[in-house]
This record gives sequence, C-alpha cells and structure tokens, in this order.
Amino acid sequence: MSLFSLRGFGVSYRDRGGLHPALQAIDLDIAAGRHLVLLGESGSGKSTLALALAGLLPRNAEASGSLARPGFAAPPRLGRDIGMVFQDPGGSLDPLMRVGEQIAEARHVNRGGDWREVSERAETWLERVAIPDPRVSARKYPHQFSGGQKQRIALAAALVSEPSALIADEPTSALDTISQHAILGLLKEIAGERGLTLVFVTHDIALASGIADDVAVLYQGRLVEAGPAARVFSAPSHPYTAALLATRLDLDSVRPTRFAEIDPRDFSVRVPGGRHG
Ligand SMILES: Nc1ncnc2c1ncn2[C@@H]1O[C@H](COP(=O)(O)OP(=O)(O)OP(=O)(O)O)[C@@H](O)[C@H]1O
Repeated sequence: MSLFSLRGFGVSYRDRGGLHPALQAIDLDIAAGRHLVLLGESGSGKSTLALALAGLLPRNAEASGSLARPGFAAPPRLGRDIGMVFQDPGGSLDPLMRVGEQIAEARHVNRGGDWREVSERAETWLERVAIPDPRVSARKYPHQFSGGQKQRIALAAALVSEPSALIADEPTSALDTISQHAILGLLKEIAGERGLTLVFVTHDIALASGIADDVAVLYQGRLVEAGPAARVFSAPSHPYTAALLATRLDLDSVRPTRFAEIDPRDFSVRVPGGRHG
C-alpha cells in the first residue's frame, strides 16, 4: 500500500518575474513502512517535494498533477499523522518553553490526554531519544542543549503523537559527523520499531546509503531515478546517478556544472510499484 502516490506532479514558485518550475512530472509511490531517501544536489527540488508531501508548500507555490495519500485512513493531519523535522531544530522548538512542555503539548494537541499523562509521555520520549536525565531535562529550555540534543528533542516532539510518516528534511546536515551518524542510527531504530514510513532528504550519498530502503534521485526538478537502494547504488540506470556515484562526493561539494551535459529528460524513469515499475 502506498502512503503517498504522485502522478505528473509539479510545483512552480511564483515571483514578480513569473512562474519558476521547481519540480516537474514527478511519478512516485512511497510504500508504507519503507525508508525513502530523496537524494539530490542543492536546488534539485528535494525540500519542495518534502514540503508538498507534508502539505506545507508556501503560498507562492503552485502545484499541478496529483499528489494522493491513499495509505491514510482519513485525510492526514500534519503533526498527528505526518511528523516533520527540519535541518534547524531551533526552527521547530520554542526558545521560551521548557522542552518537556513542548513535547507534552504536541501530544495533547494531536491526541488529547490529561497533562499528567502527556508529561509522562514527554519524559519517556526524551529517554527514548537518549537525552540524559529525562526528568530534569524536561524542565530545561532549548538553549541549554547542544545542537545534536536539540535535534533529538525535535525528533521526540515530532514522534510523540505517533504519526504514520516522518518527513526529515536534512535533519543532520547542521551537525558534526559523529552526531549525524548517532541521529541517523536512532532514527533508523525508531522507524524500524514503529513501522514508520520515513522520507529522508539529503545531499549526502553516504548518509543516504546508511538509511535508505529506497532512493529517489532528483536532478533539476525531475525525478531521474527511483528504486530499491541496493539496486540504485549498485546498478544505477540513469547517467546522472551513475555520475553521482562515481564522484563518491557529498553533493554539496559538487559543482553544478559538472553534470551540465546530462539532460534529466533523456531517460524514462522506473518507479517501484508505479505505472513504470
Ligand atoms: N519559497 C520559494 N520561493 C521561490 N522559489 C523557491 C522557494 N523555495 C525554493 N525555491 C526554488 O525552487 C528550487 C528548488 O528548491 P528546493 O529548496 O526545493 O531544492 P533543494 O534540493 O531542497 O535545495 P537545498 O538542498 O539547497 O535546500 C530552487 O530553484 C529554489 O530557489
């Protein structure tokens, strides 16, 4: 069962100069319980796709084609059914509110429950994301934690409402390598335990290979390749993916001109479980 199903999906951003396409002709199915990595260099449209899945496109975005969410029993609500974490945990945490209260409030708003019960859940989640001394930590403010700890707290706040899907937009790219891998390991563990569908956005091939069941490669706003990670990484079917893997580089360090000779439309995309699969 697909949790998300996109057909001919596109997004353009409107500004004074007109409409600028950011995503075009995306056909993609995201199966329930899978960990999908959206991989691409800066500007390829990864965040736009992540925001579209979460129903969070900004006002100046115009979507076309179809984006269905057939795997949800009822129309999903952000926060309750779909959780989201961003690159900057500071953006999702309120600096003036104790972290335990923030997590408890997220649970209360999305799932109800009395304050005592949601506060206990908040502490359980702080413990689950390996924040030391959860009872004491719950009473602290975000600035009293490190960047990696803040991201763990943001993760707890996103997961406490038990969403079916978590969309993580470059959640580790502001962290040092050790914290990156620790958060990735934690995310993988929790997603596995809970059968969570994970959409993980990154430009880092090494991180992608550490978490992906499936990979969707975006290039200049088009999906150039999608499939099981083992297949995509061992036998890429699009010249862009092949060039990308040959560099073995973090995509942020790849000069966009390196791939200028590759036309994203020069290949029919194979989508697992989709029309082309
Ligand atoms: N709110 C916006 N208004 C106008 N244009 C936007 C907006 N957000 C993104 N864009 C443009 O859409 C294109 C895709 O951007 P997007 O952020 O989705 O790419 P990305 O792959 O996530 O890049 P990065 O890794 O740098 O965040 C870019 O050309 C970007 O400038």
